[in-house]
Amino acid sequence: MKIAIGADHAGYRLKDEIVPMLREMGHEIEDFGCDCSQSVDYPDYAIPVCEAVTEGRAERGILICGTGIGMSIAANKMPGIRCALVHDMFSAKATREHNDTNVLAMGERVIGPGLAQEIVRIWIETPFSNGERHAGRIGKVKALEEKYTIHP
Ligand SMILES: O=C(CO)[C@H](O)[C@H](O)[C@H](O)COP(=O)(O)O
Repeated sequence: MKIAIGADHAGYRLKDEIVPMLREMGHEIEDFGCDCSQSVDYPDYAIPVCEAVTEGRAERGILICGTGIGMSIAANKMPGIRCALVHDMFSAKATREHNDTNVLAMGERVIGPGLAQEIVRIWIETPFSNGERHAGRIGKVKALEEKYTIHP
């Protein structure tokens, strides 16, 4: 699977734990940075990762900041993105099965690398359940997005 990943200064250490694991799993990773503790702004990293997903250059995106909150807010502003902020394994599975999320957000200041790696593994490997009720609800979210998107 092609996966785009990005982090701010509060998330790059966790990103650097996740990228090798994903490569070992056989995934193709595009790493959009950042790569050091110099202060940066999370939207600047959420945008290229989400564009890679919406433009079809990546199937999934992973975003990490201090809490995961800023990244998830920014990602969910982008049409076509369904981003889940996840810090537990149950939600990692449920959000793939029920929400068909295409972007995962996590907070390096919230969880450790062991749990984060398990969350990523589950989130990557769990398919959408394709149930009629879930598809209908996602359809309503898409309609909402369409209604409030300004087309130039
Ligand atoms: O957006 C966030 C908070 O919801 C992210 O966790 C950022 O990484 C965080 O705000 C960065 O904080 P800092 O004090 O600038 O390091």
